[in-house]
Amino acid sequence: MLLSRIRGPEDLKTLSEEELHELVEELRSEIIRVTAETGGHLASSLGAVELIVALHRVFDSPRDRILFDVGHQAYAHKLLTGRQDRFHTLRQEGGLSGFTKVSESEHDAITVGHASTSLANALGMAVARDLQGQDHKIVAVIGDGALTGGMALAALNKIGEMGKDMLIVLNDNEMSISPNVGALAGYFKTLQVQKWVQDAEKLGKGFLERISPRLFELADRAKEATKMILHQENPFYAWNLRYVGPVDGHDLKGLVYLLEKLKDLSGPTLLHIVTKKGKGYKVAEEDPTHWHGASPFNPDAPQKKKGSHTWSLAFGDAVTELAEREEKLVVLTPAMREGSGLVRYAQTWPDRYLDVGIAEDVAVTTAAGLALAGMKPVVAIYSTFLQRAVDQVIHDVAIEKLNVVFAIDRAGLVGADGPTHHGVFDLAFLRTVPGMQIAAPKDALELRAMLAAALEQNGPVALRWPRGAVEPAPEGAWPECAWGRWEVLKPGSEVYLLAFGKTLGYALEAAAADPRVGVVNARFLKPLDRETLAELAAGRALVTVEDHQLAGGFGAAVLEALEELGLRPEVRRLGLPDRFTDQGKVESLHARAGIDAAGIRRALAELGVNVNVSA
Ligand SMILES: CC(=O)c1sc(CCOP(=O)(O)OP(=O)(O)O)c(C)[n+]1Cc1cnc(C)nc1N
Ligand SMILES: [Mg+2]
Repeated sequence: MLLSRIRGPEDLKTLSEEELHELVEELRSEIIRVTAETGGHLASSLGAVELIVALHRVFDSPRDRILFDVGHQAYAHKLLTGRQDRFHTLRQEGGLSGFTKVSESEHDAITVGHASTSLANALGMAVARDLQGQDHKIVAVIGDGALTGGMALAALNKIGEMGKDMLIVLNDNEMSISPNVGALAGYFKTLQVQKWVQDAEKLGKGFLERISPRLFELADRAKEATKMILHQENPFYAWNLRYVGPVDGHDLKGLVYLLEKLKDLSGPTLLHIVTKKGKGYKVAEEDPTHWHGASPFNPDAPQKKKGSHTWSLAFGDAVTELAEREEKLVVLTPAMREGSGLVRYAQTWPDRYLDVGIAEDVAVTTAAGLALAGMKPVVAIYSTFLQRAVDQVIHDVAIEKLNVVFAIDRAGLVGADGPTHHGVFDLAFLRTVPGMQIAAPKDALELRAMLAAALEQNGPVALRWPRGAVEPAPEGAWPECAWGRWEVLKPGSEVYLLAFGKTLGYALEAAAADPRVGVVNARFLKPLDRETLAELAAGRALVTVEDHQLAGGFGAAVLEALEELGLRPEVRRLGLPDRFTDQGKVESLHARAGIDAAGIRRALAELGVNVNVSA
């Protein structure tokens, strides 16, 4: 195996062209083999193999810095930079991250998972390089989806103005997770039409190159000038970038040739490559959306597994039905149609569905605009990605008390995607916002009740639910919701477990049938049900349980309310400690954090209540 001889990028420099092609095939096989076991971002990584081989052939990582936006397409990069022997631990607890991570390798220039950060990072590194009188190269690889993020476009604007030496590789596969959206995506397609121009150019280049490099240089400049005229509308020129492309992102020889030519040019250059997401694996090429984030599969007979019913689908079913009777309802997503369970809704109500691209800030403020104009917007968004739009929630929605509903998915620990994707900060930043109401349904039925009621509230509402399976609610079921009220599921004589969201299951399991331990579905964090809290606190201890950072979370809200009520029961707060939680199986991460049934029983024991497990 040629790949086993590659201990680092320097080993690529001596390979023949034929060996490089052989290496590409071996990398693809290894990515498929391991992702079949661990799951992961298969299609994206398959599409970037030739690019990554060419980059490590031409540039000198780690001296030269190669940044990968999102970092989910970088499996070949990991395999070429000394991590083959650990690659099988991808996304496992204690294993390699599914994204690039600075602490994992000197070859990983940035720690990522959220999109659109590579260009600003590259700008910072270029400014630092020049201030320190260094001369290494900086390359940022960004996908067409990530380029729909405002951060990326704003960084391009500054990069163009400063004119720093760097190479930006736009990996254009016309896909985000679902097909990419936006005017730029449409424009890129027109650029690709001029394939014949590319082929003619290639012929011309080869001819001139052989006659005189100087002549080639002059011709290249002349061509650039011509393109400036022909492509006046090319936004990259407006951003003062040298634009090269679009070229075939799977033509390894062409990529190496081009990168050699571009690496020493001064100023910022954008190389636009066109790739096939899922390249080299038929099922992934045919359905890159499904194979974007693949669950473990049989590599010899890859099947699209019918997944269990999830919270995302429960929300999708509910909002699709609700739109029938709520004509003003509009659902927005920042590029997460499948992840947020919106495929059925998008197909049923296309005129009241907006995928704004990877632009959470735009999603929230567009929702504000919709609300100001009399519509009922629902922003379907992962907890972790809502972090991108905190100011928009405050400034554009909450100050005017707009009734925008935030349907927050992936709330809590999410598992293999790790710290960049855990949704464990939203309660802390949402509950400080005046007028924001926050609730967590215990099941799909309660989700429906809360969703319908949320659209009738005066002001913004955040509903949050975890990643994972949930029993479906019957079609057409729209139960009432006792808005703002907790639900005592089991009385207790000595202590009450106040569980918020996902942890309710653990609380019921921990309490078992022990009459001393009560269980409350504390489904509303804001407004907190102070009346019920005061009743429960009388003469009993309290244990709060949440799948969120302890700092600023549900338990903190309960402590604050007790203080304001002048009550001082004994309280234990269970939640995530003040550190980032690594990747791993969610159940295992919950156990490590002590928010599972065993952890709750340990807290009860500290309070002198040793639950009889057989009870
Ligand atoms: C991994 C993850 O969470 C991905 S990968 C991805 C598509 C990226 O498309 P791009 O064209 O940049 O790359 P491609 O897959 O090679 O086509 C999205 C939307 N997400 C979710 C997402 C949403 N929002 C933000 C801010 N960051 C991320 N990572
Ligand atoms: Mg893409």
